[in-house]
Amino acid sequence: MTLRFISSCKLPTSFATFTMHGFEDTDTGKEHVALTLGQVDDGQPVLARVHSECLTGDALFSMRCDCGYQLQEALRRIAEEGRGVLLYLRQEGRGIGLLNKIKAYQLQDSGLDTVEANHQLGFEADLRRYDLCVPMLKHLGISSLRLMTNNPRKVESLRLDGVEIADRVPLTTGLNDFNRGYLATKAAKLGHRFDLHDFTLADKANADNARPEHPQLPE
Ligand SMILES: Nc1nc2c(ncn2[C@@H]2O[C@H](COP(=O)(O)OP(=O)(O)OP(=O)(O)O)[C@@H](O)[C@H]2O)c(=O)[nH]1
Ligand SMILES: [Zn+2]
Repeated sequence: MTLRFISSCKLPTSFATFTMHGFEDTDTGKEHVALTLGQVDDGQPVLARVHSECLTGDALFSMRCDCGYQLQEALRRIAEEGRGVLLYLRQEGRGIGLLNKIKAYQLQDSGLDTVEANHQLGFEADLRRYDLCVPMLKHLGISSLRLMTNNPRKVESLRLDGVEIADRVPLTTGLNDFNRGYLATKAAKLGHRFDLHDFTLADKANADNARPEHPQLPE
């Protein structure tokens, strides 16, 4: 994997005006971005989110998962602290890609859980890798993270890649009627560390409005 820094710009958002840094993985052609806020290269641990692309949750308001809620909450916390980093990695669908994720969702519509659906399609449960964070962080001058995640395997994987994780900060937000089963499967089968009771709820009005259109989704 060879990661090449391309350019930086300002990115005003409703949370804060971040600096966006663009990178290209020259092996795969994938384009990855980092958002930074404040001074992150001072050697002190940086509040961080390593977020894997979820087009449906991050951009299309899907309630099937917690990704969009986590993305917003992470940016909100970074803005509140005035300092932090988001690494946005283009490994959609835990690495199987968007179209395969749609196939996996179809299998989940007919009763399989998120792990079984991946297996049925011939994929492992999680194909993601985090080694590309190393050159991104190095470029940004970040040496240690306070990582917002519920996924201990993400922490271990980054540590094995040589990233210092000073702390793991839970990020339990966005529980709703459509992602309850998915979140339970993540805890049971993918090792995510949380209790559903820890979660803040997604917008209840939206959940109620959306419900009649998707009666088959898990309770
Ligand atoms: N294959 C597959 N991918 C999914 C599904 N639902 C969400 N994803 C992808 O899962 C990735 C997010 O992973 P999660 O397991 O939700 O979270 P995580 O990053 O491991 O852990 P956190 O840091 O706690 O959020 C994104 O790439 C999503 O596109 C699904 O049902 N099937
Ligand atoms: Zn998602």
